[in-house]
Amino acid sequence: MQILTTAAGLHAYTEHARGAGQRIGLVPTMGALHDGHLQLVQAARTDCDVVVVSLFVNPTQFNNAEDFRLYPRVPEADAALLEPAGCTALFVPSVEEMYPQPAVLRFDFGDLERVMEGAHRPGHFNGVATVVSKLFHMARPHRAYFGQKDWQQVAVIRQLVADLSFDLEIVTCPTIREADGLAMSSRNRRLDAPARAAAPLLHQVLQAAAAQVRQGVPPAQVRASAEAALAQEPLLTPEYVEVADAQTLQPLADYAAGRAVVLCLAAHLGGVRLIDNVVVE
Ligand SMILES: Nc1ncnc2c1ncn2[C@@H]1O[C@H](COP(=O)(O)OP(=O)(O)OP(=O)(O)O)[C@@H](O)[C@H]1O
Ligand SMILES: CC(C)(CO)[C@@H](O)C(=O)[O-]
Ligand code: BAL
Repeated sequence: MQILTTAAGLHAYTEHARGAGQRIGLVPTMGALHDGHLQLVQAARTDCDVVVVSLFVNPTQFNNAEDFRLYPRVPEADAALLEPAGCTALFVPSVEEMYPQPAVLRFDFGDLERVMEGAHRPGHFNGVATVVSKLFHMARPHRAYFGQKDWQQVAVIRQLVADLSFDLEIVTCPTIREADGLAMSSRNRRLDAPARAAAPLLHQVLQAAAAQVRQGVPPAQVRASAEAALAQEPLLTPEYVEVADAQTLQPLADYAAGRAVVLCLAAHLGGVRLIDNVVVE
C-alpha cells in the first residue's frame, strides 16, 4: 500500500493507473476506521483495480470547534487496517495541502440541505461538497463509495456529481451495526460506559418507527412516539427526529404510494453527537 500525502502525488498515482486501463475506486473517510469503512474498501476492491482511501479530518465541514478538536485521530491504526482490506493507496494530506488558501466557493443544495444535518450543522454540506469535489478532481475515480449511515450526505453528493458533471459513479453501501444495533461510527469511541449502554436506544427507536410507518401510522404520530421514547433516556438529548421522503428528504405530512420513507435522527449522548437512519421501502 502506498502512502500519499500530496495532491500531486495522488493525481500522479491515479493518472498512471488510468493510463494502464485500471479502474479506480475512491473511499473518502475521516479516519478512526471501523467495519463500516472497511466494508466500503472491500466493495471498492471487488469492483476496481486500485483502491484509494483518503483520510482527512476536514475542518471546513465542522460547525463545532470542540467536535473538530475531539474527533478521534488514530492514523497508524487506520493504516494497519487498510492494507489487508485491499486498499492500494492511502491519501493522508495535511490541512495546508488540501487548503493552500481558504476556500471561498459556496455550494447551495436548495431544499436538500435545509433539513436535518444541513439545518442543524450550518455550513456542514458546503464543507463536505468542497472537500469531496477536491478529492474527485485529484483522483478522478471511476467510482466513489459512501455509507448509508450518512443518508443525507449521499443525496447531497449525488446532486453535486449531477450538477458538476463529475464523470464517476456513486456507490452506496448499507449501514454496518454493532451486535446491539448501534450504527458504527468513529465518534462512538468517545462514548463513556453509561452513554455506550444507552446508545442502542437510537436504533431501537428507529426500528419501532419503521414498524409504525409500515402499519400506516401518520408521520406526525410516528415522530411524536419516537421523541417520547428518546425522552425516556436521561443521558440522551434528541436534536431532531424526521420522517422524510427518502429521495427529496423533505418532511412528510402523509405517505405517497410507491415512495420510500427515510427515518432519521440526531441526538447528543454524553457530549457526543450521533446520527442514524432507517429506510422503509
Ligand atoms: N456504520 C457504517 N456503515 C456504513 N458506512 C459507514 C458507517 N459509518 C460511516 N460510514 C461511511 O464511511 C464514510 C466515512 O465516514 P466517516 O469517516 O465520517 O466515519 P463515521 O464513522 O461516519 O464517523 P462520524 O459519524 O463519527 O463522523 C462515509 O461515507 C460514511 O457514511
Ligand atoms: C465524505 C467525508 C469523508 C468528507 O470529509 C465525510 O463527510 C465523511 O466521512 O462522511
Ligand atoms: N460522517 C459525516 C461526517 C461528519 O460528521 O462531519
